[in-house]
Amino acid sequence: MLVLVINSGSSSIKYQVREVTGAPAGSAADAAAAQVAGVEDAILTKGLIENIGSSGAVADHAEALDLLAARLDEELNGREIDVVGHRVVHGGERFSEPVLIDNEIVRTIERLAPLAPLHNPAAALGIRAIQKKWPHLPQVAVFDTAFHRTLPERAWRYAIPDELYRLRGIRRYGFHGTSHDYVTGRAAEHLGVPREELDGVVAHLGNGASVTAIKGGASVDTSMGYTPLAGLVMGTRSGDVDPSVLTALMTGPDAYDAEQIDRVLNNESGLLAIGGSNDMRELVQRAEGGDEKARLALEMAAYRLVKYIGGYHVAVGGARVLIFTAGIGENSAPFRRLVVEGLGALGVTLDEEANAVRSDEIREISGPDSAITVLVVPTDEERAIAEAAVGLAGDRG
Ligand SMILES: Nc1ncnc2c1ncn2[C@@H]1O[C@H](COP(=O)(O)OP(=O)(O)O)[C@@H](O)[C@H]1O
Ligand SMILES: CC(=O)OP(=O)(O)O
Ligand SMILES: [Mg+2]
Repeated sequence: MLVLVINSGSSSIKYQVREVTGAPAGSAADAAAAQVAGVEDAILTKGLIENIGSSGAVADHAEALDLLAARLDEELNGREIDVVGHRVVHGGERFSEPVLIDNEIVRTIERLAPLAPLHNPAAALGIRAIQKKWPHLPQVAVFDTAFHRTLPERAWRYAIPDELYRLRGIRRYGFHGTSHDYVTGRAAEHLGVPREELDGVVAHLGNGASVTAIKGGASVDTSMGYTPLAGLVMGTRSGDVDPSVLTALMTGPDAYDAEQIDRVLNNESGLLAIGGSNDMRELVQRAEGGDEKARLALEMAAYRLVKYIGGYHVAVGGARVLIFTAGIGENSAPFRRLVVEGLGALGVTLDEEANAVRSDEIREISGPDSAITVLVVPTDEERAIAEAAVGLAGDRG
């Protein structure tokens, strides 16, 4: 089957067309397991459409879809798409599995937009644009939040009045679940242990970054919360701050409004605010050249992550594996070294040579004496989405 995988951002659409043969089951976890069961999956084409929106070169998501259709006509030599799989960031409490999209599902995704203002509206626009253009094509939504539906209540609750949860849905949801799920499956395979017996910690370090505690192969805690702003120091997001900082900003002279606060914390903070760049390569280069701001930004990001890893090590009753993934986790040996150096108290050691190797393969970077195995596992959210889409579209008959 040919699957079009779409990851809609507010001003861009990342896409891939993948050919999936074999019969993966529906969930992303099953998709990871399906690799062992001989599901073939190849990328036929991929690309990016940028500058979508009122001020950009492409007017809106409908026009972006026209552009995409024209490219696919050229790139697929007349072969037709069978199913579309979408990455949807926020699925609220409702979705613990990928779903086949109908009108009611799109409305639910739209209703959740205030909880993921950078992500959900774009996904809904993409889905609607495809419904209009190719009304017969089945579409599947795969949610970033779904994998974290196994969080115990002590982890997903905030210690605030109950009605804020009941009436307004204010709780921890967690994100990047498709990636945390996928690399957990790959790590279990690599280590030769049943997934249900794997306890560990996954650090997904991309533009957005989150860390997840894995117990018995399932998510039991995660650093992002109500929205993808919480937790680690990210490219442009602050991660955890004392909420009183917001009330301080909202009051007194030069008070900020909600939109300004949102912009400061989501777009103008993190590595960018401290180090003057959100590009890990540039920061490392500048820190090595003696730039104090860049050095501090790296130290802060690594320190925050190390504290989470220590906490989650305890939360899972002793992690046997630590997994690095996504843009920074897969590619930045200097940042991984900084993190592992901070984990000395846990008896984690690094194999410097293995850490320096550049590769697209899963690999072990811990020293032979390390108390916890450290792996670099390339993530592939698109693959997990494609296989979930085929699973569901196949079920539909
Ligand atoms: N070769 C590399 N070395 C170090 N960092 C890298 C490298 N390639 C990408 N990155 C970093 O990865 C991050 C982007 O990660 P990615 O997973 O692609 O993010 P997203 O999917 O959220 O856009 C950026 O901070 C970028 O600097
Ligand atoms: C949920 C989230 O933060 O996604 P991204 O890292 O793609 O921004
Ligand atoms: Mg990403």
